[in-house]
Amino acid sequence: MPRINGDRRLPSLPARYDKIQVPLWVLVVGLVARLLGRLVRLAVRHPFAVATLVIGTAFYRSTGLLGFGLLAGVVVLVAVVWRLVHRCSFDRAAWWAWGRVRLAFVYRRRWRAATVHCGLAIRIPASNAEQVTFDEYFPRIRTIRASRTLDSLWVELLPGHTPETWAEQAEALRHVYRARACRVRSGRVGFVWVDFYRRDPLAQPVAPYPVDGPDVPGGGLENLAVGRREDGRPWLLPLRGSHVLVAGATGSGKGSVLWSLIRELGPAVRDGLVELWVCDPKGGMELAAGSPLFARFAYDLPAIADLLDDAVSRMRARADALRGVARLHRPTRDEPLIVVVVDEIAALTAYVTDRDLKRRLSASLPLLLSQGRAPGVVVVAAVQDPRKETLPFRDLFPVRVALRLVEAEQVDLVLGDGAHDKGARCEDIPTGQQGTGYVTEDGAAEPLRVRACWPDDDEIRRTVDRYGIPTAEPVGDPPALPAPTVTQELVELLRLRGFDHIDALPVPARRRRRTTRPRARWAWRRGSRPGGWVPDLTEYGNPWDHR
Ligand SMILES: Nc1ncnc2c1ncn2[C@@H]1O[C@H](COP(=O)(O)OP(=O)(O)OP(=O)(O)O)[C@@H](O)[C@H]1O
Repeated sequence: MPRINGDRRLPSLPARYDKIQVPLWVLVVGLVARLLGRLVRLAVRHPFAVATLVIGTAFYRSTGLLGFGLLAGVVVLVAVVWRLVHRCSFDRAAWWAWGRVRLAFVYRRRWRAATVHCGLAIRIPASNAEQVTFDEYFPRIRTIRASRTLDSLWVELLPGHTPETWAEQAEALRHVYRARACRVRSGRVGFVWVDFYRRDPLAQPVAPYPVDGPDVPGGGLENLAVGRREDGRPWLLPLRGSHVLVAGATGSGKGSVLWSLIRELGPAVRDGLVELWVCDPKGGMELAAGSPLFARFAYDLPAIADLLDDAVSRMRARADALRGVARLHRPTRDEPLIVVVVDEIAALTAYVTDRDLKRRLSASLPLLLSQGRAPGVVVVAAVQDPRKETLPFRDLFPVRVALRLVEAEQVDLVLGDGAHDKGARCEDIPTGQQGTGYVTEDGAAEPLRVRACWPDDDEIRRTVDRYGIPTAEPVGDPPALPAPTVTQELVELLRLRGFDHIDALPVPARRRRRTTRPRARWAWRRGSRPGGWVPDLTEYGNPWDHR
Protein backbone atom coordinates (compact mmCIF):
# COMPACT_ATOMS: atom_id res chain seq x y z
CA MET A 1 0.00 0.00 0.00
CA PRO A 2 1.47 3.39 -0.93
CA ARG A 3 2.50 5.55 2.03
CA ILE A 4 0.57 8.75 2.55
CA ASN A 5 3.72 10.79 3.02
CA GLY A 6 5.52 9.28 0.03
CA ASP A 7 9.10 8.33 0.77
CA ARG A 8 9.70 11.39 2.94
CA ARG A 9 10.38 10.83 6.58
CA LEU A 10 8.00 12.22 9.14
CA PRO A 11 9.23 15.50 10.70
CA SER A 12 10.93 14.91 14.01
CA LEU A 13 8.80 15.64 17.04
CA PRO A 14 10.04 17.89 19.82
CA ALA A 15 11.66 15.77 22.46
CA ARG A 16 13.17 16.32 25.90
CA TYR A 17 16.93 17.03 25.63
CA ASP A 18 19.34 15.07 27.77
CA LYS A 19 20.64 17.07 30.67
CA ILE A 20 24.43 17.41 30.83
CA GLN A 21 26.07 17.77 34.23
CA VAL A 22 28.92 20.34 34.20
CA PRO A 23 31.20 21.22 37.11
CA LEU A 24 30.66 24.63 38.74
CA TRP A 25 34.09 26.02 37.75
CA VAL A 26 33.31 25.41 34.06
CA LEU A 27 30.10 27.41 34.47
CA VAL A 28 31.94 30.28 36.17
CA VAL A 29 34.69 30.35 33.53
CA GLY A 30 32.06 30.34 30.82
CA LEU A 31 30.16 33.25 32.36
CA VAL A 32 33.33 35.32 32.86
CA ALA A 33 34.42 34.66 29.27
CA ARG A 34 31.02 35.74 28.04
CA LEU A 35 31.15 38.95 30.08
CA LEU A 36 34.65 39.75 28.81
CA GLY A 37 33.56 39.09 25.27
CA ARG A 38 30.71 41.55 25.67
CA LEU A 39 33.03 44.20 27.10
CA VAL A 40 35.47 43.80 24.22
CA ARG A 41 32.60 44.04 21.77
CA LEU A 42 31.35 47.19 23.49
CA ALA A 43 34.85 48.76 23.35
CA VAL A 44 35.20 47.92 19.66
CA ARG A 45 31.72 49.18 18.75
CA HIS A 46 31.78 52.34 20.87
CA PRO A 47 35.44 53.27 21.35
CA PHE A 48 34.75 56.98 21.91
CA ALA A 49 32.11 56.46 24.62
CA VAL A 50 34.16 53.77 26.38
CA ALA A 51 37.34 55.91 26.27
CA THR A 52 35.48 58.94 27.68
CA LEU A 53 34.04 56.84 30.47
CA VAL A 54 37.38 55.21 31.37
CA ILE A 55 39.36 58.49 31.28
CA GLY A 56 36.68 60.36 33.25
CA THR A 57 36.52 57.68 35.93
CA ALA A 58 40.31 57.45 36.20
CA PHE A 59 40.61 61.23 36.52
CA TYR A 60 37.89 61.36 39.14
CA ARG A 61 39.53 58.62 41.19
CA SER A 62 42.99 60.21 41.06
CA THR A 63 42.11 63.93 41.49
CA GLY A 64 38.71 63.95 43.16
CA LEU A 65 35.66 66.06 42.35
CA LEU A 66 37.60 69.35 41.99
CA GLY A 67 39.98 67.88 39.42
CA PHE A 68 37.07 66.34 37.56
CA GLY A 69 35.29 69.72 37.48
CA LEU A 70 38.48 71.37 36.18
CA LEU A 71 38.75 68.78 33.42
CA ALA A 72 35.13 69.42 32.43
CA GLY A 73 35.85 73.19 32.36
CA VAL A 74 38.88 72.70 30.12
CA VAL A 75 36.82 70.52 27.76
CA VAL A 76 34.12 73.22 27.53
CA LEU A 77 36.75 75.93 26.92
CA VAL A 78 38.41 73.90 24.15
CA ALA A 79 34.98 73.36 22.58
CA VAL A 80 34.18 77.10 22.65
CA VAL A 81 37.56 78.03 21.11
CA TRP A 82 37.20 75.30 18.49
CA ARG A 83 33.74 76.59 17.56
CA LEU A 84 35.02 80.12 17.21
CA VAL A 85 38.08 79.13 15.17
CA HIS A 86 36.58 76.50 12.85
CA ARG A 87 32.81 76.36 13.04
CA CYS A 88 32.38 73.84 10.25
CA SER A 89 34.51 71.03 11.76
CA PHE A 90 33.13 71.77 15.23
CA ASP A 91 29.56 71.40 13.99
CA ARG A 92 30.41 68.14 12.32
CA ALA A 93 31.96 66.74 15.49
CA ALA A 94 29.15 68.05 17.69
CA TRP A 95 26.44 66.53 15.49
CA TRP A 96 28.35 63.28 15.40
CA ALA A 97 28.50 63.16 19.21
CA TRP A 98 24.85 64.18 19.50
CA GLY A 99 23.94 61.40 17.06
CA ARG A 100 25.72 58.82 19.25
CA VAL A 101 23.83 60.05 22.30
CA ARG A 102 20.48 59.83 20.51
CA LEU A 103 21.34 56.42 19.14
CA ALA A 104 22.07 55.06 22.60
CA PHE A 105 19.28 56.74 24.55
CA VAL A 106 16.48 57.07 22.01
CA TYR A 107 16.72 54.65 19.11
CA ARG A 108 18.47 51.58 20.54
CA ARG A 109 16.39 51.72 23.72
CA ARG A 110 13.11 51.05 21.91
CA TRP A 111 14.45 49.43 18.75
CA ARG A 112 13.63 45.79 19.49
CA ALA A 113 10.10 46.48 20.65
CA ALA A 114 9.51 48.85 17.73
CA THR A 115 10.66 46.41 15.08
CA VAL A 116 8.68 43.51 16.60
CA HIS A 117 5.46 45.53 16.78
CA CYS A 118 5.90 46.94 13.27
CA GLY A 119 6.59 43.48 11.86
CA LEU A 120 10.17 44.33 10.92
CA ALA A 121 11.79 41.66 13.11
CA ILE A 122 11.72 37.96 12.27
CA ARG A 123 10.49 35.41 14.83
CA ILE A 124 11.00 31.74 14.14
CA PRO A 125 9.26 29.27 16.52
CA ALA A 126 11.83 27.17 18.37
CA SER A 127 9.67 25.45 20.97
CA ASN A 128 10.62 22.20 22.56
CA ALA A 129 8.79 19.87 24.85
CA GLU A 130 9.63 21.97 27.89
CA GLN A 131 8.93 25.53 26.77
CA VAL A 132 7.48 27.61 23.99
CA THR A 133 10.25 29.83 22.55
CA PHE A 134 11.09 31.82 19.45
CA ASP A 135 14.37 32.61 17.75
CA GLU A 136 14.25 36.36 17.13
CA TYR A 137 16.24 38.29 14.54
CA PHE A 138 16.32 42.08 14.69
CA PRO A 139 17.46 44.48 11.98
CA ARG A 140 20.70 46.13 13.04
CA ILE A 141 21.30 49.87 13.14
CA ARG A 142 24.75 50.22 11.65
CA THR A 143 25.20 53.95 12.10
CA ILE A 144 23.43 57.24 12.63
CA ARG A 145 23.77 60.69 11.07
CA ALA A 146 22.24 63.50 13.09
CA SER A 147 21.65 67.06 11.98
CA ARG A 148 19.59 70.02 13.10
CA THR A 149 16.47 68.66 11.43
CA LEU A 150 16.72 64.90 11.21
CA ASP A 151 18.30 61.68 12.43
CA SER A 152 19.12 59.19 9.68
CA LEU A 153 19.58 55.57 10.69
CA TRP A 154 21.52 53.25 8.39
CA VAL A 155 19.79 49.92 8.89
CA GLU A 156 20.72 46.48 7.65
CA LEU A 157 17.77 44.61 6.17
CA LEU A 158 16.84 41.15 7.35
CA PRO A 159 16.43 38.35 4.80
CA GLY A 160 13.11 38.64 2.99
CA HIS A 161 12.73 42.38 3.65
CA THR A 162 12.89 45.13 1.04
CA PRO A 163 12.93 48.95 1.26
CA GLU A 164 9.22 48.82 0.43
CA THR A 165 8.58 46.64 3.51
CA TRP A 166 10.11 49.42 5.61
CA ALA A 167 8.41 52.25 3.69
CA GLU A 168 5.04 50.68 4.55
CA GLN A 169 5.87 50.90 8.26
CA ALA A 170 7.25 54.45 8.15
CA GLU A 171 4.12 55.95 9.66
CA ALA A 172 4.12 53.42 12.54
CA LEU A 173 7.82 54.08 13.24
CA ARG A 174 7.15 57.82 13.24
CA HIS A 175 4.70 57.37 16.09
CA VAL A 176 7.02 55.06 18.05
CA TYR A 177 9.77 57.70 18.06
CA ARG A 178 7.44 60.73 18.25
CA ALA A 179 8.99 62.17 15.08
CA ARG A 180 7.42 64.85 12.89
CA ALA A 181 7.86 62.59 9.87
CA CYS A 182 9.58 59.35 8.98
CA ARG A 183 10.75 58.48 5.48
CA VAL A 184 12.58 55.48 4.15
CA ARG A 185 15.18 55.76 1.40
CA SER A 186 16.82 52.82 -0.27
CA GLY A 187 20.57 52.73 0.10
CA ARG A 188 23.12 50.10 -0.91
CA VAL A 189 21.71 46.63 -1.60
CA GLY A 190 20.66 45.15 1.71
CA PHE A 191 20.46 48.49 3.57
CA VAL A 192 17.99 51.36 4.01
CA TRP A 193 18.15 54.87 5.40
CA VAL A 194 15.37 55.52 7.89
CA ASP A 195 15.01 59.28 8.34
CA PHE A 196 13.28 60.64 11.44
CA TYR A 197 12.48 64.35 11.04
CA ARG A 198 12.39 66.32 14.28
CA ARG A 199 11.72 69.77 12.77
CA ASP A 200 10.37 70.94 9.45
CA PRO A 201 13.11 72.93 7.73
CA LEU A 202 10.58 73.95 5.09
CA ALA A 203 8.09 75.57 7.45
CA GLN A 204 9.42 79.07 6.78
CA PRO A 205 9.95 80.62 3.33
CA VAL A 206 13.38 79.80 1.95
CA ALA A 207 15.62 82.77 1.24
CA PRO A 208 17.28 82.69 -2.19
CA TYR A 209 20.85 81.39 -2.32
CA PRO A 210 23.69 83.52 -3.66
CA VAL A 211 24.07 83.03 -7.41
CA ASP A 212 27.49 84.64 -7.74
CA GLY A 213 30.68 84.29 -5.75
CA PRO A 214 32.29 81.60 -3.61
CA ASP A 215 29.19 80.57 -1.60
CA VAL A 216 27.14 79.36 -4.57
CA PRO A 217 25.66 75.94 -3.81
CA GLY A 218 25.51 73.45 -6.66
CA GLY A 219 27.22 74.91 -9.65
CA GLY A 220 26.83 74.71 -13.39
CA LEU A 221 23.68 74.37 -15.40
CA GLU A 222 23.28 70.77 -14.20
CA ASN A 223 22.85 71.86 -10.58
CA LEU A 224 20.78 74.99 -10.10
CA ALA A 225 20.00 75.63 -6.44
CA VAL A 226 16.33 76.55 -6.64
CA GLY A 227 15.26 75.69 -3.10
CA ARG A 228 15.83 73.60 -0.01
CA ARG A 229 15.36 69.88 0.51
CA GLU A 230 13.71 68.46 3.57
CA ASP A 231 17.07 67.32 4.92
CA GLY A 232 18.25 70.94 4.90
CA ARG A 233 20.52 70.62 1.85
CA PRO A 234 20.01 72.79 -1.26
CA TRP A 235 17.58 71.44 -3.80
CA LEU A 236 19.57 71.22 -7.03
CA LEU A 237 17.63 71.09 -10.27
CA PRO A 238 19.33 69.78 -13.41
CA LEU A 239 18.56 71.93 -16.45
CA ARG A 240 21.13 71.21 -19.14
CA GLY A 241 20.11 68.03 -20.93
CA SER A 242 16.66 67.95 -19.38
CA HIS A 243 13.16 69.45 -19.42
CA VAL A 244 11.39 70.51 -16.24
CA LEU A 245 7.65 70.40 -15.50
CA VAL A 246 6.23 72.16 -12.43
CA ALA A 247 2.67 71.13 -11.60
CA GLY A 248 0.58 72.70 -8.86
CA ALA A 249 -2.85 74.07 -8.10
CA THR A 250 -3.46 77.77 -8.40
CA GLY A 251 -1.53 79.67 -5.73
CA SER A 252 0.73 76.70 -4.96
CA GLY A 253 3.87 78.70 -5.79
CA LYS A 254 4.76 77.58 -9.32
CA GLY A 255 5.92 81.12 -9.98
CA SER A 256 8.55 80.84 -7.25
CA VAL A 257 10.07 77.75 -8.88
CA LEU A 258 10.20 79.53 -12.24
CA TRP A 259 11.64 82.70 -10.71
CA SER A 260 14.22 80.79 -8.66
CA LEU A 261 15.35 79.08 -11.83
CA ILE A 262 15.47 82.31 -13.84
CA ARG A 263 17.36 84.01 -11.01
CA GLU A 264 19.90 81.18 -10.88
CA LEU A 265 20.46 81.57 -14.61
CA GLY A 266 21.23 85.31 -14.23
CA PRO A 267 25.04 85.03 -14.33
CA ALA A 268 24.91 82.66 -17.31
CA VAL A 269 22.54 85.08 -19.10
CA ARG A 270 24.94 87.96 -18.45
CA ASP A 271 27.86 85.84 -19.75
CA GLY A 272 25.89 84.96 -22.89
CA LEU A 273 25.85 81.22 -22.15
CA VAL A 274 22.08 81.05 -21.73
CA GLU A 275 19.22 82.68 -23.60
CA LEU A 276 15.83 82.83 -21.91
CA TRP A 277 12.90 82.60 -24.32
CA VAL A 278 9.91 83.26 -22.15
CA CYS A 279 6.23 82.70 -22.93
CA ASP A 280 3.67 84.00 -20.48
CA PRO A 281 0.26 83.20 -21.95
CA LYS A 282 -1.44 84.70 -18.90
CA GLY A 283 -0.86 88.15 -20.40
CA GLY A 284 2.68 88.65 -19.14
CA MET A 285 1.66 89.42 -15.58
CA GLU A 286 3.78 86.79 -13.88
CA LEU A 287 7.08 87.11 -15.70
CA ALA A 288 7.13 90.57 -17.33
CA ALA A 289 9.22 91.96 -14.48
CA GLY A 290 12.18 89.96 -15.74
CA SER A 291 11.95 90.99 -19.41
CA PRO A 292 15.42 92.62 -19.45
CA LEU A 293 16.79 89.15 -18.68
CA PHE A 294 14.95 87.57 -21.55
CA ALA A 295 16.25 87.25 -25.08
CA ARG A 296 12.63 86.77 -26.22
CA PHE A 297 9.43 87.47 -24.34
CA ALA A 298 5.98 86.71 -25.73
CA TYR A 299 2.65 86.99 -24.01
CA ASP A 300 0.02 86.70 -26.72
CA LEU A 301 -0.70 83.49 -28.54
CA PRO A 302 0.46 84.43 -32.08
CA ALA A 303 3.77 85.75 -30.69
CA ILE A 304 4.17 82.60 -28.56
CA ALA A 305 3.55 80.40 -31.60
CA ASP A 306 6.22 82.36 -33.52
CA LEU A 307 8.65 82.04 -30.62
CA LEU A 308 8.17 78.27 -30.39
CA ASP A 309 8.49 77.86 -34.17
CA ASP A 310 11.77 79.79 -34.05
CA ALA A 311 12.96 77.56 -31.20
CA VAL A 312 12.22 74.50 -33.33
CA SER A 313 14.18 75.99 -36.25
CA ARG A 314 17.16 76.76 -33.99
CA MET A 315 16.96 73.26 -32.55
CA ARG A 316 16.98 71.66 -36.00
CA ALA A 317 19.86 73.81 -37.23
CA ARG A 318 21.86 72.92 -34.14
CA ALA A 319 21.08 69.24 -34.41
CA ASP A 320 22.37 69.33 -38.01
CA ALA A 321 25.56 71.07 -36.90
CA LEU A 322 26.16 68.72 -33.96
CA ARG A 323 25.45 65.48 -35.84
CA GLY A 324 28.51 63.27 -35.47
CA VAL A 325 30.31 65.93 -33.39
CA ALA A 326 28.76 65.73 -29.92
CA ARG A 327 25.92 63.93 -28.25
CA LEU A 328 25.04 66.77 -25.88
CA HIS A 329 25.29 70.45 -26.73
CA ARG A 330 27.80 72.44 -24.68
CA PRO A 331 26.71 76.07 -24.22
CA THR A 332 29.01 78.72 -25.68
CA ARG A 333 28.59 82.44 -26.36
CA ASP A 334 27.93 81.69 -30.04
CA GLU A 335 25.57 78.83 -29.31
CA PRO A 336 24.03 79.44 -25.89
CA LEU A 337 21.67 77.08 -24.11
CA ILE A 338 18.14 78.13 -25.06
CA VAL A 339 15.76 77.82 -22.13
CA VAL A 340 12.14 78.07 -23.22
CA VAL A 341 10.09 79.00 -20.14
CA VAL A 342 6.33 78.56 -20.41
CA ASP A 343 4.06 79.67 -17.59
CA GLU A 344 0.76 77.73 -17.72
CA ILE A 345 1.53 75.44 -20.64
CA ALA A 346 -2.12 74.25 -20.69
CA ALA A 347 -3.00 77.62 -22.22
CA LEU A 348 -1.02 76.48 -25.28
CA THR A 349 -2.35 72.94 -25.42
CA ALA A 350 -5.89 72.68 -24.13
CA TYR A 351 -7.40 76.14 -24.06
CA VAL A 352 -6.54 77.42 -27.58
CA THR A 353 -9.58 78.04 -29.77
CA ASP A 354 -7.90 79.33 -32.95
CA ARG A 355 -7.40 76.29 -35.19
CA ASP A 356 -4.27 77.46 -36.96
CA LEU A 357 -2.56 78.47 -33.74
CA LYS A 358 -3.55 75.21 -32.11
CA ARG A 359 -2.02 73.26 -35.00
CA ARG A 360 1.22 75.21 -34.81
CA LEU A 361 1.51 74.95 -31.02
CA SER A 362 0.66 71.27 -30.88
CA ALA A 363 3.40 70.62 -33.43
CA SER A 364 6.20 72.72 -31.96
CA LEU A 365 5.91 71.85 -28.25
CA PRO A 366 6.21 68.03 -28.60
CA LEU A 367 9.05 68.53 -31.09
CA LEU A 368 11.00 70.64 -28.60
CA LEU A 369 10.30 68.20 -25.79
CA SER A 370 11.24 65.10 -27.73
CA GLN A 371 14.30 66.43 -29.58
CA GLY A 372 15.46 69.62 -27.87
CA ARG A 373 17.37 68.11 -24.93
CA ALA A 374 20.54 67.14 -26.78
CA PRO A 375 20.88 70.22 -29.05
CA GLY A 376 20.51 72.51 -26.04
CA VAL A 377 16.92 73.76 -26.34
CA VAL A 378 15.29 72.89 -23.04
CA VAL A 379 11.75 73.57 -21.86
CA VAL A 380 10.70 74.61 -18.37
CA ALA A 381 6.93 74.64 -18.03
CA ALA A 382 4.34 75.18 -15.32
CA VAL A 383 0.86 73.70 -15.32
CA GLN A 384 -2.11 73.77 -12.97
CA ASP A 385 -3.91 70.67 -14.19
CA PRO A 386 -1.58 67.77 -15.03
CA ARG A 387 -4.18 65.45 -16.60
CA LYS A 388 -3.47 63.86 -19.99
CA GLU A 389 -6.31 65.82 -21.66
CA THR A 390 -4.67 69.08 -20.60
CA LEU A 391 -1.05 68.12 -21.11
CA PRO A 392 -0.82 65.16 -23.50
CA PHE A 393 3.00 65.13 -23.59
CA ARG A 394 3.53 65.22 -19.83
CA ASP A 395 5.75 62.13 -19.95
CA LEU A 396 8.30 63.90 -22.15
CA PHE A 397 9.52 65.92 -19.13
CA PRO A 398 12.34 63.99 -17.40
CA VAL A 399 12.27 66.20 -14.28
CA ARG A 400 8.87 66.75 -12.69
CA VAL A 401 7.99 68.75 -9.61
CA ALA A 402 4.61 68.34 -7.92
CA LEU A 403 3.58 71.21 -5.65
CA ARG A 404 0.25 71.32 -3.82
CA LEU A 405 -2.32 69.43 -5.91
CA VAL A 406 -6.07 69.26 -5.65
CA GLU A 407 -6.46 65.48 -5.73
CA ALA A 408 -4.31 62.59 -4.55
CA GLU A 409 -4.65 60.90 -7.97
CA GLN A 410 -2.82 63.78 -9.64
CA VAL A 411 0.36 62.96 -7.70
CA ASP A 412 1.00 59.75 -9.61
CA LEU A 413 0.18 61.53 -12.88
CA VAL A 414 3.01 63.97 -12.25
CA LEU A 415 5.63 61.97 -10.36
CA GLY A 416 4.92 58.50 -11.71
CA ASP A 417 3.06 55.44 -10.48
CA GLY A 418 3.35 54.72 -6.79
CA ALA A 419 4.75 58.14 -5.85
CA HIS A 420 1.77 58.88 -3.63
CA ASP A 421 2.16 55.60 -1.75
CA LYS A 422 5.85 56.33 -1.30
CA GLY A 423 5.01 59.48 0.63
CA ALA A 424 4.39 62.27 -1.89
CA ARG A 425 1.23 63.62 -0.24
CA CYS A 426 0.84 66.74 -2.39
CA GLU A 427 -2.85 67.09 -1.52
CA ASP A 428 -1.88 67.50 2.18
CA ILE A 429 0.52 70.41 1.62
CA PRO A 430 -0.97 73.38 3.53
CA THR A 431 -2.11 76.26 1.32
CA GLY A 432 0.09 78.61 3.36
CA GLN A 433 3.23 76.65 2.48
CA GLN A 434 3.57 77.84 -1.09
CA GLY A 435 6.49 76.52 -3.11
CA THR A 436 6.54 73.23 -1.16
CA GLY A 437 6.29 70.03 -3.13
CA TYR A 438 7.85 66.73 -4.07
CA VAL A 439 10.33 65.84 -6.74
CA THR A 440 11.70 62.56 -7.98
CA GLU A 441 15.43 62.58 -8.45
CA ASP A 442 17.47 60.41 -10.78
CA GLY A 443 18.38 57.18 -9.05
CA ALA A 444 16.19 57.83 -6.00
CA ALA A 445 13.22 55.53 -5.61
CA GLU A 446 11.39 57.81 -3.19
CA PRO A 447 10.12 61.33 -3.87
CA LEU A 448 11.98 64.10 -2.11
CA ARG A 449 10.14 66.89 -0.24
CA VAL A 450 11.42 70.33 -1.23
CA ARG A 451 10.52 74.01 -1.03
CA ALA A 452 11.41 76.56 -3.67
CA CYS A 453 13.21 79.76 -2.71
CA TRP A 454 11.07 82.86 -2.56
CA PRO A 455 12.62 85.72 -4.55
CA ASP A 456 10.46 88.71 -3.63
CA ASP A 457 9.92 91.74 -5.89
CA ASP A 458 13.04 93.51 -4.60
CA GLU A 459 15.17 90.45 -5.21
CA ILE A 460 13.79 90.12 -8.74
CA ARG A 461 14.54 93.79 -9.36
CA ARG A 462 18.09 93.33 -8.07
CA THR A 463 18.60 90.31 -10.32
CA VAL A 464 17.27 92.18 -13.34
CA ASP A 465 19.46 95.21 -12.60
CA ARG A 466 22.51 93.05 -12.18
CA TYR A 467 22.18 90.56 -15.01
CA GLY A 468 19.64 92.11 -17.41
CA ILE A 469 20.46 92.61 -21.07
CA PRO A 470 19.78 96.28 -21.94
CA THR A 471 19.09 95.48 -25.62
CA ALA A 472 16.33 92.92 -25.02
CA GLU A 473 13.22 93.71 -27.05
CA PRO A 474 9.90 92.23 -26.00
CA VAL A 475 7.80 90.54 -28.65
CA GLY A 476 4.08 91.29 -28.92
CA ASP A 477 2.24 94.56 -28.29
CA PRO A 478 4.48 97.50 -27.40
CA PRO A 479 4.58 98.11 -23.65
CA ALA A 480 2.66 101.01 -22.11
CA LEU A 481 4.58 104.29 -21.99
CA PRO A 482 5.93 105.19 -18.58
CA ALA A 483 4.27 108.18 -16.97
CA PRO A 484 6.25 111.25 -18.06
CA THR A 485 7.67 113.38 -15.31
CA VAL A 486 5.90 116.71 -15.48
CA THR A 487 8.35 119.52 -15.13
CA GLN A 488 8.20 123.22 -15.82
CA GLU A 489 10.30 122.58 -18.95
CA LEU A 490 7.71 120.13 -20.24
CA VAL A 491 4.89 122.60 -19.71
CA GLU A 492 6.90 125.28 -21.54
CA LEU A 493 7.58 122.88 -24.36
CA LEU A 494 3.92 122.00 -24.65
CA ARG A 495 3.11 125.71 -24.85
CA LEU A 496 5.73 126.17 -27.58
CA ARG A 497 4.14 123.34 -29.53
CA GLY A 498 0.80 125.03 -29.57
CA PHE A 499 -0.72 124.18 -26.21
CA ASP A 500 -1.41 127.61 -24.64
CA HIS A 501 -3.14 126.08 -21.72
CA ILE A 502 -2.96 122.70 -20.12
CA ASP A 503 -6.76 122.31 -20.49
CA ALA A 504 -6.29 122.30 -24.27
CA LEU A 505 -4.96 118.74 -24.09
CA PRO A 506 -7.48 116.00 -25.02
CA VAL A 507 -8.35 115.39 -21.38
CA PRO A 508 -10.54 112.36 -20.63
CA ALA A 509 -13.64 113.13 -18.57
CA ARG A 510 -12.25 111.87 -15.26
CA ARG A 511 -9.03 113.86 -15.70
CA ARG A 512 -10.85 117.01 -16.74
CA ARG A 513 -12.70 117.06 -13.47
CA ARG A 514 -9.49 116.82 -11.60
CA THR A 515 -7.51 119.43 -13.53
CA THR A 516 -10.32 121.96 -13.25
CA ARG A 517 -10.03 121.96 -9.50
CA PRO A 518 -9.09 125.55 -8.56
CA ARG A 519 -6.00 124.51 -6.63
CA ALA A 520 -4.61 122.39 -9.42
CA ARG A 521 -5.29 125.01 -12.12
CA TRP A 522 -3.62 127.62 -10.03
CA ALA A 523 -0.64 125.39 -9.72
CA TRP A 524 -0.36 124.88 -13.48
CA ARG A 525 -0.73 128.60 -14.19
CA ARG A 526 1.94 129.44 -11.65
CA GLY A 527 4.17 126.86 -13.26
CA SER A 528 4.76 125.06 -9.99
CA ARG A 529 3.43 121.82 -8.54
CA PRO A 530 1.40 121.72 -5.36
CA GLY A 531 2.97 119.41 -2.81
CA GLY A 532 2.18 115.74 -3.38
CA TRP A 533 0.02 116.23 -6.49
CA VAL A 534 1.65 114.69 -9.57
CA PRO A 535 -0.49 114.93 -12.70
CA ASP A 536 -0.40 111.71 -14.69
CA LEU A 537 -0.17 112.40 -18.42
CA THR A 538 -0.14 108.76 -19.53
CA GLU A 539 -3.68 108.99 -20.79
CA TYR A 540 -2.73 111.81 -23.19
CA GLY A 541 -0.38 109.49 -25.04
CA ASN A 542 3.13 110.61 -25.85
CA PRO A 543 3.23 114.42 -25.42
CA TRP A 544 5.92 114.68 -28.13
CA ASP A 545 3.39 113.47 -30.68
CA HIS A 546 0.96 116.38 -30.07
CA ARG A 547 1.76 118.88 -32.71
N1 LIG B 1 8.33 79.62 -2.36
C1 LIG B 1 7.49 80.45 -1.75
N2 LIG B 1 7.67 80.77 -0.45
C2 LIG B 1 6.80 81.60 0.16
N3 LIG B 1 5.72 82.15 -0.40
C3 LIG B 1 5.49 81.89 -1.69
C4 LIG B 1 6.36 81.03 -2.43
N4 LIG B 1 5.87 80.92 -3.68
C5 LIG B 1 4.78 81.68 -3.73
N5 LIG B 1 4.54 82.26 -2.55
C6 LIG B 1 3.38 83.13 -2.20
O1 LIG B 1 2.23 82.55 -2.83
C7 LIG B 1 1.63 83.48 -3.74
C8 LIG B 1 1.17 82.76 -5.00
O2 LIG B 1 2.28 82.24 -5.63
P1 LIG B 1 2.36 82.05 -7.22
O3 LIG B 1 1.76 83.19 -7.94
O4 LIG B 1 3.76 81.69 -7.54
O5 LIG B 1 1.42 80.80 -7.39
P2 LIG B 1 1.08 80.05 -8.74
O6 LIG B 1 1.10 78.60 -8.46
O7 LIG B 1 1.96 80.54 -9.85
O8 LIG B 1 -0.42 80.50 -8.97
P3 LIG B 1 -1.19 80.67 -10.37
O9 LIG B 1 -1.13 79.36 -11.05
O10 LIG B 1 -2.56 81.06 -9.96
O11 LIG B 1 -0.43 81.75 -11.11
C9 LIG B 1 2.73 84.52 -4.00
O12 LIG B 1 2.18 85.76 -4.23
C10 LIG B 1 3.53 84.51 -2.75
O13 LIG B 1 3.00 85.40 -1.81
